[in-house]
Amino acid sequence: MIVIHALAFYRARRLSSFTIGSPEASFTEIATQSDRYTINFERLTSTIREMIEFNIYSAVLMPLAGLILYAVWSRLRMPLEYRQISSHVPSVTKTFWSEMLFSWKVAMLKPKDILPFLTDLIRTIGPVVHFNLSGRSYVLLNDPDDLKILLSSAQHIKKGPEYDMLKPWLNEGLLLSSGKKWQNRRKLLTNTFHFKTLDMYNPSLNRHSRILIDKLLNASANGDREISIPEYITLCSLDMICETIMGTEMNAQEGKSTQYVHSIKSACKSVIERIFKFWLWNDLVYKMSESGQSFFKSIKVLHAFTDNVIKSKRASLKNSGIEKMQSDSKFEKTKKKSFLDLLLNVLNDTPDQMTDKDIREEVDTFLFEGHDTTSIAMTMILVLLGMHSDIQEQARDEMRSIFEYSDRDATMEDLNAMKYLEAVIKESLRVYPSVPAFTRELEKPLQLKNYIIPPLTTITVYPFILHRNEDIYPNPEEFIPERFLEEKNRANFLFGYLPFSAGARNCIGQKYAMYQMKIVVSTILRNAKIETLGCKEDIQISSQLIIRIESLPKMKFYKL
Ligand code: HEM
Repeated sequence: MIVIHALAFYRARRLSSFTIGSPEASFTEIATQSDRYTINFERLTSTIREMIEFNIYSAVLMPLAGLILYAVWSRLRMPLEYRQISSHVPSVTKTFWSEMLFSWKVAMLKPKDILPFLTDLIRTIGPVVHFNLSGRSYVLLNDPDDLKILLSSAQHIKKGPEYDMLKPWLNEGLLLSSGKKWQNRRKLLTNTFHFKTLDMYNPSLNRHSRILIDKLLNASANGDREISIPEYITLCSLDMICETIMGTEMNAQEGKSTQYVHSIKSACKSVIERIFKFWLWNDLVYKMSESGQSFFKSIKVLHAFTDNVIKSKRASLKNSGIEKMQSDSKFEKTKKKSFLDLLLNVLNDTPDQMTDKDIREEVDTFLFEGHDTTSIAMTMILVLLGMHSDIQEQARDEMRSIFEYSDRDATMEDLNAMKYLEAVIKESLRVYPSVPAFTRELEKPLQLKNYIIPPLTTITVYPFILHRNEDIYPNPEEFIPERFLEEKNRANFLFGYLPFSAGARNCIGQKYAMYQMKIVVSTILRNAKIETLGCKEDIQISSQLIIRIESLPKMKFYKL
C-alpha cells in the first residue's frame, strides 16, 4: 500500500511539472508565459501516457491494495467463531473471495440501488440471509415469526454499529443511547407523548395545516400550474415540530429554515455513503474524504439551528416568567408539559441529571426524527391519493360525514373517527415506510425459529422489503387501504408491518405522527382536490436513513 502510494505520488509530482514548449516550465510559469504557444508533441504524448498510468494506479491498484488490507483487517477484527455462522445460516459470503466480491459490490451501490439489491438477495436466498461486511457479521431478517422473537425481547435493544456514524450529530440522544441512559430518558420523555399532551398540540397542528393548503393552492394557482410538493410539506412539518414539541415558533413555511432542511438531506446522504463504503468507516479517512467534509459542514448548520431553538425557548420562558414559576410550583410540575419545557425543567430542578449537552442531543434527535419521517410520509400519502381518485373521494366522503361542510378545526374526537384515512396512511407507510431499515447488535445469542445467531452479529430489518412479502400482502405493489380495515389481517400484520418498528425500542413519536398526518391530510382533503400528474413508475426513491425521493411526479391542487 505504502509503495503504491509512493509511486502514485512520484507520478503526480512529475505530472505537476510537465512542460509545454519549454521542458523547464512549470504549470505556473506556463500560465504567465502566454506568448509561448509552441507545443512539444513528444512531451504531450508522454504526459498523456503518464496520466493514464496514474489513473491505473488510482483506479485499479489502490483499491486492490485497499481490498487486501481490508481482508487482513477484517480477519483480525472478527473472531473465528463468528465466521462459523455461515456454516449453518444461509450465507452469501461463505468463502474469502465471495466476501471480497460482496464487499466490493456493496461499496459500489448507489443509494437508489440498495433496496432492489437487498430485495433480490432475500428473494433468492430466503428470509434469513447472512453476510460478512467490513469485518462484521450481518443477518438480514425478513420472517415475521423471527422478527417477533427479536423485537419482543427486552434483551436485544442495542442499536447496530452503523448508528455510531450519527453520533457527531445526534450524540447520545434517545435514538442512539443504550442501557440505563436510554431507559431513564425513554421513561422521562414518554410522558410528552401521552394523548392528553397531544391534545394540547391540536390548535397549532390545525393552524399550520391551513397555512400549508393556502400555500399549495396559491402555488398551483387553482390547478393552472404543476408544482413539486416535498419542500412545502417539509417546511410545514418543521414548523409543527418546533411549535408543538419544542414550544417555539420557527416560521419555516415563511422561508426561514431552508438551510437546515438542506443540511439534513446532505448529512443523511453522507452517513449512508459511509455505512456502505467500508474504507470510510475509519474516522480519519472519513474526515479527509469529500463525503466527511460535507457531513461536518452540515452538522455545523444543524447544531446552530438547534442552539437557536433552545435559545429562543429559554428567552420566551424568561420573558413570560414561567421558568421560575414552573420550577417552584408543585401544581405546574404535575401539569402536562411540552418536550422542551420538560427537559429545561429537569435541568433547573436536578442539574446532576441533565446538562446543556443532554438537552441539545435530545433536541437534535427529536427535530430530525420528528419532522423528516412525517414529511416524507405525508408527501407520499398525497402523491398516492392524487393517483387514486376513487380512494381520494372515499377519504373525502369520510371527512364530509365527520365535519359536514363546517370549516372548524379537527379535534381529537374527529381524528379518532377517521378510520378510512387511517387505513390510507397505514397503506402508504406500508408501500413507502419513511424509515426503510433499522438494526440491532446482539449482546447475547438469539434463538430464531431455525437458527441460533451468535452475539456481536448485527441483525438488519428492512420494513421496505418486509412490506412487500406476498404471503402477507397479496399484490404488494398495489395501493389497497382496505387491507387495514379487514379484521382477519390483524394477526398477520403484527410483526409483518413495521413502519414504526416494534417492542421496547419502537417509535416514541408514532401517536404524535399519526395525529399530525391525519390533521394535515384531512385539512387538504376538506379544501382541495388533489391531482398527481404521473403514475407509480414515475416515483423513484432511494434508501438512506430516511427514504429519499429521487424523482416524483408534479401535482396540482384545485380549490373545492
Ligand atoms: C411517519 C412518521 C414516523 C416514522 C415512520 C417513524 C419510524 C421510526 C422507527 C422505525 C423507529 C425505530 C428506529 C430504530 O430502531 O432505529 C423510530 C424511532 C424513534 N422515533 Fe420515530 N417515526 C416517525 C415519527 C416520529 C416522530 C414524529 C417523532 C418525534 C416527535 C419520532 C421520534 C423517534 C425517536 C426519538 C425514536 C427513537 C426511540 C428509541 O430508540 O427509544 N418519530 N421511529
